[in-house]
Amino acid sequence: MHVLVLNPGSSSLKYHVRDTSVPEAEASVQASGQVNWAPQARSDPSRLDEVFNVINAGLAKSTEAGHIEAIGHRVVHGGDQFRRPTRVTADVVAAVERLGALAPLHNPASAACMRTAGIRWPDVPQVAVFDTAFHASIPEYAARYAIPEDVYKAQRVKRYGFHGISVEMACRDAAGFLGVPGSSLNAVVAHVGNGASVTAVRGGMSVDTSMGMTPLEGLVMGTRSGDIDPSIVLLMQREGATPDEVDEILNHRSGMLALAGTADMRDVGAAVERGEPKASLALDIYAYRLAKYIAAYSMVVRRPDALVFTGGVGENSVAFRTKVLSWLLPLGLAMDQDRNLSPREGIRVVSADGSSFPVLVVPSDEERAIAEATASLLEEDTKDRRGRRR
Ligand SMILES: Nc1ncnc2c1ncn2[C@@H]1O[C@H](COP(=O)(O)OP(=O)(O)O)[C@@H](O)[C@H]1O
Ligand SMILES: CC(=O)OP(=O)(O)O
Ligand SMILES: [Mg+2]
Repeated sequence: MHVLVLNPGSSSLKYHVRDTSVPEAEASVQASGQVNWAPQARSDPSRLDEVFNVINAGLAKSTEAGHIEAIGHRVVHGGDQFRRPTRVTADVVAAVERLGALAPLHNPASAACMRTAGIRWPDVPQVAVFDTAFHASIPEYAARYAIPEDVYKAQRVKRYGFHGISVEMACRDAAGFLGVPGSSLNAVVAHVGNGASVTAVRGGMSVDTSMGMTPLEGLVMGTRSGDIDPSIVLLMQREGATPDEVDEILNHRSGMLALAGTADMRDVGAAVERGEPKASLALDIYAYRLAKYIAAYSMVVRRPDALVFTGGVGENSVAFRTKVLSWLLPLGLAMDQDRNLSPREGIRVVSADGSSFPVLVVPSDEERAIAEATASLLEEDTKDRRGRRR
């Protein structure tokens, strides 16, 4: 099936056309591109229409790519309501929009994309695939915050977790690589890109993850603070900051941008090599936070089959992986520097043979996961309809 995948991020909209009948990830890409957008463009219909003109021009370059049979959307927040890929209807668009209160950088854009795509391609079925769905298996003792019941109930304030589309796919790829059945895989998966999170996977299912009610909790990220004492928010408010200003500070002006002066780990790495102490401290803080989570989650999953690095930083930054692993020596994890330095593409082992469990680098491919989930839901629907007619 030819699926147009729309992945609206905080700073860009990525689009792909994937042919799900082609099993090789790279060969399945028939068109791809990225449109950068300012915050106001994300849910403004006329601006979004311009973005879709750019996508259309990209699709027009090839006849295969121009022939779209389905549209798959990455939706960051599905709340408690959406635990599996879901056919897009007017009710689904409205629900995704309502959940925008919990994911203001992502959900309004997804809802707007669904509406615009429905106008552009009225006969093409659309499917929403949720980042939160893979984490629906997290037990209540890991998902709940110790806050009063009325606060919890007002907005279902609990840990949802994100990056599930990427983590689930990385688990499938890692299980295949290791020769372990997917349903028995135990792993700690670090998705480290601009946004970053780490997930404990036991028996192929998510049992804990570092992001919480929103994608702000947990690790230090490009521009997000990750875990902080909530009293810091109160302090900022007492100093006069409005909720929007606090949001701006913690989501957009914190993380590596605040610590190192840049959110791009390539620049941080270069500054560390030049011997800049600020960059070096920033990398230490970034790696140390992740190492603490990995150590804790290694206990949570009990016997990990692997530690998996994925996402732009996890896949590409040798200095980052080295720093993280240096904290994890007591777990018996050992890096092989030649393997770590190797620029080889695809899934690979970067740990030494004597490591207590292997450390893998697995390329993240959210678009492939979304295309496959979209095709399989629609194919199931078609089978069901045929079955009912018989
Ligand atoms: N060669 C590299 N070395 C270090 N970091 C890299 C490299 N290539 C990409 N990155 C980092 O990956 C980040 C983007 O990761 P990605 O997973 O694409 O993020 P997102 O999808 O969250 O925007 C960039 O901000 C950059 O810091
Ligand atoms: C959920 C999230 O943080 O996504 P991204 O890493 O794409 O910003
Ligand atoms: Mg991403």
